[in-house]
Amino acid sequence: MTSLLELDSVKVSYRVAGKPRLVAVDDVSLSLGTRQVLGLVGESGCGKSTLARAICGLEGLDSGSITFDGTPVKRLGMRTRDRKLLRIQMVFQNPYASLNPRRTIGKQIEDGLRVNPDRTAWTVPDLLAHVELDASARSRFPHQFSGGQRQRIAIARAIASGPDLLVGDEPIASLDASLQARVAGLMRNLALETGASLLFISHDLSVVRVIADDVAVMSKGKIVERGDVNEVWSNPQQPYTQQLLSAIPKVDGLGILPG
Ligand SMILES: Nc1ncnc2c1ncn2[C@@H]1O[C@H](COP(=O)(O)OP(=O)(O)OP(=O)(O)O)[C@@H](O)[C@H]1O
Repeated sequence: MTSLLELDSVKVSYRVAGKPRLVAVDDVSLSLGTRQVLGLVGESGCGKSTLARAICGLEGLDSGSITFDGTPVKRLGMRTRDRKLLRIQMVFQNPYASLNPRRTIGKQIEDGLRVNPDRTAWTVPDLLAHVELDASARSRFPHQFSGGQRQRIAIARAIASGPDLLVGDEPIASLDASLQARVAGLMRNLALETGASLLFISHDLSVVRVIADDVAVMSKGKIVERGDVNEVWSNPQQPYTQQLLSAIPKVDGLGILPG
């Protein structure tokens, strides 16, 4: 499989006043193929968001390298407009972080379509239909939608620009349990349908199991296990993964039983 994203010994740390630097991502090596869905799981604070931000050029690296489609990912400065990075789109936990509250949904999706290298690819109504919204949504503003609808709009906005990699940083964490699997599945389907790969970050292995091909388990800044999601689910090798699995309720919001 051709590798779209390659992380080699990536380290990211933060300055904390009066203390040694906090190492959030510690020597992470990871690869993601084209049209592959990789789930990244781990408990709160283990470094998932930092890693996602580094992949998108929003955090500088202390050491190591990140290569996207053969080109090193550089940190985005305030004025940098690296068109290559438009090929990586991020969907955040809070959809307001990816949507402009003052622009209509239609205008925001058009902004994305304008930079899509394949201009014939989509129309606004097409994209809205793909995220199960009526075409009339285009003339409305983000605050006029529910949380789940807003997150679907954020996904449509991200897909509009034709990314090769979609990164979801806990994109379903703020949604009702009943909506989580649906929105996660929609993200997988749209990414694959448009030829993109998906890095789906969640603290919930039971959701990741439903939509990912592979899973990487992160603990204290390091990837402790990586493999086919069903294999990791049924036969976890590392004590930390076993612990994550045993913490999943017998019947969770998705009605899934481990094992
Ligand atoms: N800007 C920052 N300055 C200092 N420390 C930070 C900063 N951002 C994150 N951290 C710290 O880095 C570590 C990793 O945080 P990160 O947000 O990457 O974890 P996470 O796994 O995404 O957590 P969550 O699931 O709660 O979002 C944490 O200890 C966090 O407190």
